[in-house]
Amino acid sequence: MLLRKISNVRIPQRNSIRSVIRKYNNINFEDIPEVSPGKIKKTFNINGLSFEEGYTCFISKCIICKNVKDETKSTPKLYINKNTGMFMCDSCSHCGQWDQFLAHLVMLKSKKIKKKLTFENDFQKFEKYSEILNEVTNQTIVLNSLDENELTNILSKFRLPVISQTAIESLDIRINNKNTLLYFPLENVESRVVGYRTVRSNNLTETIIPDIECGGVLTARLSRSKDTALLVPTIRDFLILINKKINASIVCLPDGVRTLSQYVLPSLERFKKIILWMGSDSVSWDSARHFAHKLGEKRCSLIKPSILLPHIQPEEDFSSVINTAQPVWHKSITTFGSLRADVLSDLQNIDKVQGIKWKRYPTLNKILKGHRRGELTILTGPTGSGKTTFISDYSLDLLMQGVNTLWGSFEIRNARLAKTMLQQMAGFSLEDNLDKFDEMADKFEHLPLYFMTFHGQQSIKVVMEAVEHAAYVHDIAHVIIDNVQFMMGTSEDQRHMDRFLRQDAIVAAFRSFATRKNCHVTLIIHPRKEKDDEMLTTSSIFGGAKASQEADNVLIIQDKRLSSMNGKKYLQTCCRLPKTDIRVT
Ligand SMILES: Nc1ncnc2c1ncn2[C@@H]1O[C@H](COP(=O)(O)OP(=O)(O)OP(=O)(O)O)[C@@H](O)[C@H]1O
Repeated sequence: MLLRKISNVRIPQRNSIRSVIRKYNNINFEDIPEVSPGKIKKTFNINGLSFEEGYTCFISKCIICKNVKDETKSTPKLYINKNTGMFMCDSCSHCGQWDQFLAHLVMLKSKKIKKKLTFENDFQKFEKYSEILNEVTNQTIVLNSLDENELTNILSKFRLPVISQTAIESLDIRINNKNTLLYFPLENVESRVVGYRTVRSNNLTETIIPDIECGGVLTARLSRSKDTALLVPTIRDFLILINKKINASIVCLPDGVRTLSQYVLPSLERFKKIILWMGSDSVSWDSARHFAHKLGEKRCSLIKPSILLPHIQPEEDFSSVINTAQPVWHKSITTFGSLRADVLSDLQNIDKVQGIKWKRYPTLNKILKGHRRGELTILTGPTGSGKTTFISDYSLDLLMQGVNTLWGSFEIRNARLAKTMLQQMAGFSLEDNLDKFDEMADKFEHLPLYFMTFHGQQSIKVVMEAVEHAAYVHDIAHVIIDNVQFMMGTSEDQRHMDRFLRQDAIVAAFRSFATRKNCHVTLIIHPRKEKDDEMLTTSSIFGGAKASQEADNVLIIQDKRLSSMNGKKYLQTCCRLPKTDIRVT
């Protein structure tokens, strides 16, 4: 089973890319105005290679295509993500990490390479999906080869809005021979098909082929030239809008509100203004704001959640709806105007703004109301009391509702944790039903679940780098660290520092991350040794009072079975909400 891992590759932070560019150009970045719509983009130079700063990427001429035989006609562009340093060229389909790219640049300059650069060997080609795409192309019929009636029947079978023939032509939609799956092409910056968004006839579910790293978007060629893009999450919304006279390029994201892969960002680099219309529930509203942050807030506007998506409320006058879009970025964000949509959304979605409800822990919903982005939860309990087992089930419950999750399991191996979660998802003994393993494993594999590959002691700095990277690249909404003790460090210089003060510093670091990235963080912390007959309290966890204020929710597994006859094991919440004891299932 494929475990999506966040390899602990060194993630060059944006400043390291900027510091390299500054070094080669001795310019002060502060002089470069952030790229704002319509402004000429600043260009600078490294080793003779000129870069311009885009909204989400640094853009340069591709040094790899230059070395690849079949040079394309247009000057192929290399896009370097400003946050992760990942680079990609849509022309020669190479991609890789910033360190590799920089190493080649330096070698280019030093002329050490006598023979042609060996990019093909060093950089992976993200065309590894070409066989999947060829398979789709071979097994499907192009819709615009059918006559009007056949076309109308097919679209009605998929309960999709009827669209004009010209729109069909510009979309190159395909259908499989069994007439059960529609394929909408996802194109990259070079307008090459790099994937498909599919709609299934029986349940209208939409998925992407080959997978969430697909770097393409669905746009109608007939509106491609516009400077403004209107991003929508589903095919149905897209088809309704492309039929309307809207002064924007309609773009359907490859993976809806779930995630916005960094490979997609270059395809949206050309738009000076981006309007996001993601939907009305709190998950969609959170995603809209998260995506706007990723796309560059200065060019993004949001349509407020009170306006229902076109496929829910089709008869809207869309042009006036689009004019109501609120810019995300405000010079003085304290003005109520920029907060108005949030407040209204909270009032309208009061049940959702309380967060995502657990399906397996109804009592927890009563007390915590739900699981909310941007909060910090601490879980503690005696050794062997079931902290990992409980949080594994607690996080699985949220995962199955689409909460992108990153696990940092420093104590037990990822495979053992995955086995526990798979078992909890199955709900029956997999050992005794091995014939059902593949079915459950395939279902589990589609969950938005990522694992850090750290084990044993790790410095908080290295862990934080990986967490920040994952939050950006995989739009993580929930990070779990099991457990904090593994970041307490063993080096001499830390040993003298009081253990609890070190721990408080780690809690403070994750507190700041949770707020900045609007991501929920759950930290498992081992408590101070207490006498068996004593209850654990918040002072069993935190060194100072300040740290105990950092947490929004504190959960304690109290296990009194050993210290008293009718002792029980239960979960106690002692946080901003009143103290309450609930039974651990
Ligand atoms: N609710 C439960 N019902 C039955 N067994 C459980 C339950 N919770 C945990 N266990 C078992 O108890 C053992 C310890 O569980 P777990 O590792 O989750 O505890 P822990 O508190 O995380 O331990 P540690 O403090 O060492 O990290 C495991 O073998 C697990 O399968």
